[in-house]
Amino acid sequence: MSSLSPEEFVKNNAFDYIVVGGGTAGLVVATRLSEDASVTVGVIEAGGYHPEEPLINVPGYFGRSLGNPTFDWAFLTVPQKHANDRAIFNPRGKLLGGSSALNFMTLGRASKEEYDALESLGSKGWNWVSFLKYIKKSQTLIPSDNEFIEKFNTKLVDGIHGTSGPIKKSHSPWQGDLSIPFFQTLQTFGLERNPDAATGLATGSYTILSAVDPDTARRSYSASAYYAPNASRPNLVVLTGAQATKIILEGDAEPYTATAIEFVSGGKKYSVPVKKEVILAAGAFQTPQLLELSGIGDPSILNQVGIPSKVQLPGVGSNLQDHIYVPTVYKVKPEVATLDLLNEPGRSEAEEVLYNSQKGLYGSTHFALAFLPTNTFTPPEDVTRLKAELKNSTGFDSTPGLKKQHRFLEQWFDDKRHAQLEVISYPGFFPSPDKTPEPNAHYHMVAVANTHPISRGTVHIQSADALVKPTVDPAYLSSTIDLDILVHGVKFTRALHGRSPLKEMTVGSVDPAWIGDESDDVSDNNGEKGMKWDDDEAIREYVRNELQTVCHPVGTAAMLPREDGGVVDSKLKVYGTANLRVVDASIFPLQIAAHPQETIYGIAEKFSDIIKEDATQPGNKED
Ligand SMILES: Cc1cc2nc3c(=O)[nH]c(=O)nc-3n(C[C@H](O)[C@H](O)[C@H](O)COP(=O)(O)OP(=O)(O)OC[C@H]3O[C@@H](n4cnc5c(N)ncnc54)[C@H](O)[C@@H]3O)c2cc1C
Repeated sequence: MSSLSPEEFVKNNAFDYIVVGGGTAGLVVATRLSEDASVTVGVIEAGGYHPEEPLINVPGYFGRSLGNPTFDWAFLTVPQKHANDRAIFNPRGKLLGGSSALNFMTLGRASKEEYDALESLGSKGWNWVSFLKYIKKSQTLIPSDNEFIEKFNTKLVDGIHGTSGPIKKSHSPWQGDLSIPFFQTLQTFGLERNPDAATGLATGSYTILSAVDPDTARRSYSASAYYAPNASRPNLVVLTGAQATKIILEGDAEPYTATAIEFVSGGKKYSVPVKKEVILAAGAFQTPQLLELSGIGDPSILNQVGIPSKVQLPGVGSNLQDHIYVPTVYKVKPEVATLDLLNEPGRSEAEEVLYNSQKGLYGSTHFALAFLPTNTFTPPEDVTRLKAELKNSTGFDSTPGLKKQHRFLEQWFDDKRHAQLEVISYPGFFPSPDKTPEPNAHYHMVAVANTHPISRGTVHIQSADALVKPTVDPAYLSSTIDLDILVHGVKFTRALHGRSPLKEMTVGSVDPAWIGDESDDVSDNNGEKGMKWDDDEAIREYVRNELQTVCHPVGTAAMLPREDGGVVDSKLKVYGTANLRVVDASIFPLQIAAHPQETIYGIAEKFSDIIKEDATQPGNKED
């Protein structure tokens, strides 16, 4: 059965498991648990189900659903003190599939050491080897043909990609003219090509793999890959358009038992009982919100809105880490093939037709990526200065867990195996509400993003009313180290366009509009209004004014020992409860230098096995 009315959902007797949030991780777990026909699984999802929606399915339409209330929660942060008080837009998927339906489809892995760090931080069994096993389980690689592999130097390593999992993984067939010169120019800065960044060494430049099924040229995501093929299972029951408001916890002391979920649908309140476990998968903003609404969190936060505290866990909603990017734009010669081609009369319509036979620009996502260690984009004296600042940075001594994270951040900061900057090459004028491309001009948008943010923020309830969004304060740039890394990144984009072969394709800089000295090869502003390449304060201001989120929030219900500020243990069970677990981006204690969805699929697959195994333990058998 696919979807049904709330009345039918609650009449279903009690489910064995209820998953709150049918998003990226939630649907993996619901699908895996319902493989056992003897257990019943209910899913409560606030958004709708849109299996045939082109805005979701067509890879080349990525970004078009953002801000649309049918698909997007559209969070806004509180004004960011260190970003000139700007409130930053933070999209989050509000539909079956969650953010995997809205995202830009990049699949990627972090370095081996970043996964092993989880085990060192206290979570036994969470390491590179287990991630490799479970990420593989989640995906099927559809290899490119030899011509593509040779042209883009992208021969993948056998044995490390999945061959029979639900999510389809492929290279985008259309790459434009900029990606190879981008890679070649990066090599002049000492950054090598990494033909396969999934081996545990994730630095270098590479042609991305996307969550796209090349046979259908459609997005492959949790709703299409996990749920849809199994939607007819009678023991998997999904309720859409229903927002969970509270988990009912019974007992007088820890461990409390989750016995039911309250939710709202169509303006009416409902309650549905659960027999075995409640699994929270509402994402990095709303999982902590639901925990707090249910009496789990920092008592001082709960008291402010009159919620009685049950389990004291100050880590709930803290430790928020996000990747941020700063866009830069360069004009390139009009003969360079970029997505600006779509502005030509009739081209977009022609591409729509091509797409119907799974071809052309709309069947592709369009990024080439590079992950840079500090030595490739920061002068040595600044690496030393920033590392010293990192050593003395405050806030990391506030909990033992943060102290332990700090050790890794320090260790990785000047390690050539670890990236501190991501450089994203987008062939074209990246859509933006307040900027317009010149007619017939072609562009190269290069975004620079930090990979290991030092800033830590929070997400907390501001009301006992579950329908009021939580307050999101990522405290972007509260660490000046994050700011300085991005300043070096912005400068790096200028240097990049001043070296061959990109130099020969570049006409000039647009954003920022550089003015420079006689060695400035990329300025088209000769002495006019613009930014001097060595005016660090002006570049800092540019970063504060332009930064956006890469949409990768993690860490707000961290898997760490309780005494270290953790919220869940290594079986993802919420401390102080008997049967409440969390599986989503919020459990990741330390941000990874990668786009997270591949890792989140791995977490959800591993967690499904943990739950299945726990269910076979004596005392947990079927009643
Ligand atoms: C615009 C955008 C672009 C991105 N690009 C990439 C990319 O290219 N590559 C990459 O790896 N990652 C990308 N990401 C990040 C990645 O998609 C997310 O990190 C990941 O999908 C999060 O998965 P999750 O399971 O934690 O949460 P989600 O997938 O967001 O799932 C949470 C679900 O819970 C539901 N929910 C929330 N509250 C409630 C409630 N109270 N009751 C019922 N349901 C509720 C939501 O509606 C949602 O369906 C991007 C994200 C965005 C938003």
